[in-house]
Amino acid sequence: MEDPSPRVLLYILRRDARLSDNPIFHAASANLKTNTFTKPVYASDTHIRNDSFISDQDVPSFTHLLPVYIFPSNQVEVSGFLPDPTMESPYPKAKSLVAGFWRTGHHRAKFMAEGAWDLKEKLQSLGCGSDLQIRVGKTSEVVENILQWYIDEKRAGRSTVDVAGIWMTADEGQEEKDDEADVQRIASEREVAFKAWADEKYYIDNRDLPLNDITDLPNVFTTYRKSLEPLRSRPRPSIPAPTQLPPSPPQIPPQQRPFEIPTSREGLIKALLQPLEDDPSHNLPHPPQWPPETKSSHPFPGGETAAHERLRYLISDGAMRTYKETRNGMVGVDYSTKLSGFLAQGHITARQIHWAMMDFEEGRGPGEHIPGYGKGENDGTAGVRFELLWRDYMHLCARKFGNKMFCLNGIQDLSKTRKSSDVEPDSHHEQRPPRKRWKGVHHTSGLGDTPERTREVFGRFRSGRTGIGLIDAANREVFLTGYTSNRARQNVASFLSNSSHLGIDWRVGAEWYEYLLIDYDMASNWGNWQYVAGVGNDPRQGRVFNPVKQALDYDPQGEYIKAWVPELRQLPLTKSVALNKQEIDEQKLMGLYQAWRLGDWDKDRLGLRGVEWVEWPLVKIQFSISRGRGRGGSDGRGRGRAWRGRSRGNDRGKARLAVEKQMENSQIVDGTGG
Ligand SMILES: Cc1cc2nc3c(=O)[nH]c(=O)nc-3n(C[C@H](O)[C@H](O)[C@H](O)COP(=O)(O)OP(=O)(O)OC[C@H]3O[C@@H](n4cnc5c(N)ncnc54)[C@H](O)[C@@H]3O)c2cc1C
Repeated sequence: MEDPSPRVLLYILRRDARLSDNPIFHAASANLKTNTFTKPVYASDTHIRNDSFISDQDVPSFTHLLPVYIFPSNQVEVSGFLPDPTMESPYPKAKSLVAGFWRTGHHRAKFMAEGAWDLKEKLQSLGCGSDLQIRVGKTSEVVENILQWYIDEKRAGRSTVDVAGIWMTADEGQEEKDDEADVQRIASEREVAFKAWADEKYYIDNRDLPLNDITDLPNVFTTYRKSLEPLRSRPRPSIPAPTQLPPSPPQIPPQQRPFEIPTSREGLIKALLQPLEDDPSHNLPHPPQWPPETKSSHPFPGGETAAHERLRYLISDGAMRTYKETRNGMVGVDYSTKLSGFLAQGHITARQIHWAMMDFEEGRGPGEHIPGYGKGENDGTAGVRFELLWRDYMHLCARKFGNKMFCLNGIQDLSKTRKSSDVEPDSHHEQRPPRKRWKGVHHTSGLGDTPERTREVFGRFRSGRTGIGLIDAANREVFLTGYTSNRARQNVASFLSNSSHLGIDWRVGAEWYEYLLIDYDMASNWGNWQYVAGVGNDPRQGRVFNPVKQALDYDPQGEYIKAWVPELRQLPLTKSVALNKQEIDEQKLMGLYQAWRLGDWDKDRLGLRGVEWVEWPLVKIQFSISRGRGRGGSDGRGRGRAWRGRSRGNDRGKARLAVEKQMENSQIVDGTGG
């Protein structure tokens, strides 16, 4: 009997670039094995779920699988894929709406490329003829081109291939949802089956949410969390990686012209980075430079393989167990998991992290030499679960509040109706607090600011030259590595947006982070920026981080600031108080936290006399430590010290940029995620 014509299932990949715990690959593999689909079976004593959980009516009959990973041209600049640099891209530049930054910078572009390539190699290594195709362009156009190419080839008698169906994983972002709707329309016009699968990379599966409707989501995280405790019992089993998949079709449509897809991982990275290299300094007169001997806290390549290596290491080296004590750290690789980038790109799922921790807790797998092995949940693993739920919650908020809250369309909607610097606050609460105003990079906010001056200040902020040590270290670190700790992010976001400090439109900060972060994730980034800027669903509106007090609590030896602000490295922070007895010199420490407080002798010695960020900081925070009043940091590290603080702007000695308010009256707090 003659072989039937090839029937292709097209799988469009976006933020689900992994083979394991991937329902779509799993279903494609199950189809290959049995040609039938079974209802879910959950074995209570195992985390391996061997089911497809879809009904056979959902599954078109197919003989081949064509997985296609797309770099979407609205989010990732794709002009580097043009064969000739003099050619024009048919797409607008992938730049942000408010400040015009590239939307995906080199740190994340590389990480994404590594992730896609890792999956490509994984598929090839199955040895069943499977492979990943990489494409660039507008998602719906890529899909349309593939469908049309098969139709044209068949009409011309060069192929017998039919496309039987299109599957993709749904996403929360408005742009992604628009793409899904477009792909669905294109599929239906050609009578091709379409299915958007639920995204399963979260801690708690959509099907298990304690909500009848997303509008029932509590506006306060703690309320949501309490409704789900104990968190450890919540995740569904993960799905094993398939060992066999249907092969790629005999003919594969090429990348639509004018673009060309490189044939190596290095070529792919080069094409993604090339357009970004036109202006690596971002018009900054003093872009951050890599400090000698400082190492990145996030040295990991992208991809499922690296994600699972990192997870195994965290368990077997004990870092997962000590997470609760170290999570507020800022220096080194292991104070926190560094799994966020992998999670954001779908290289790993939250429930895979949960099950790896569960194995440790129940005495299976790696980590047998680590205290707590086989002894149930510990503070560290509970802490990680807590944070993974924050991530879920940010996504659910994005779903609940949609355009109004996070997405770029939301910004567009808002900017149509009012000035970009004048954003509606707190759309969550029925009783609205007074409108907030921010200094804009294009318009004056009416607070006596000018956009030119705001841009200049924002430039110094981005360069790590504000004069506030913690903020400068964090901004240099994120610029150079694409990563900075949660503690640093909270301080930076508060410093930029809060009227007690720079008071600049928080959205330009969120866009700058979108550009830089390896782990950028729409809901987590925009949600956290809003939260810190006081326009999200934080029940304690108006919290302000005092970056000097925060440095005292979380960088008490100045290790972090010295790592990223090398100009201050030679500042001695200890003094002799008795024979062979040294103690921290608090005056010098204050000079490290704000270099304007250094004495002339130190400034001269460090070569900092006349340096802008030392002599003319953007903000001066009046802050002193006195002993014995017992008002320490939240983790007890500052115990025994009391602080008094007030910050004052210093616009080269003229207009004040910020801070009329006594910092003592502000809430200095831990912020999101704990
Ligand atoms: C202004 C600002 C912007 C941020 N932007 C992003 C972003 O674009 N992408 C992103 O993943 N996180 C973002 N975060 C949250 C948090 O800072 C990072 O998730 C965390 O620093 C990543 O490092 P880690 O993986 O070592 O985290 P860990 O401390 O090890 O936490 C484990 C995981 O929990 C999740 N998580 C932890 N804290 C949060 C949080 N506050 N919100 C949401 N998820 C959390 C992450 O997935 C993380 O990988 C932002 C926070 C702030 C204050």
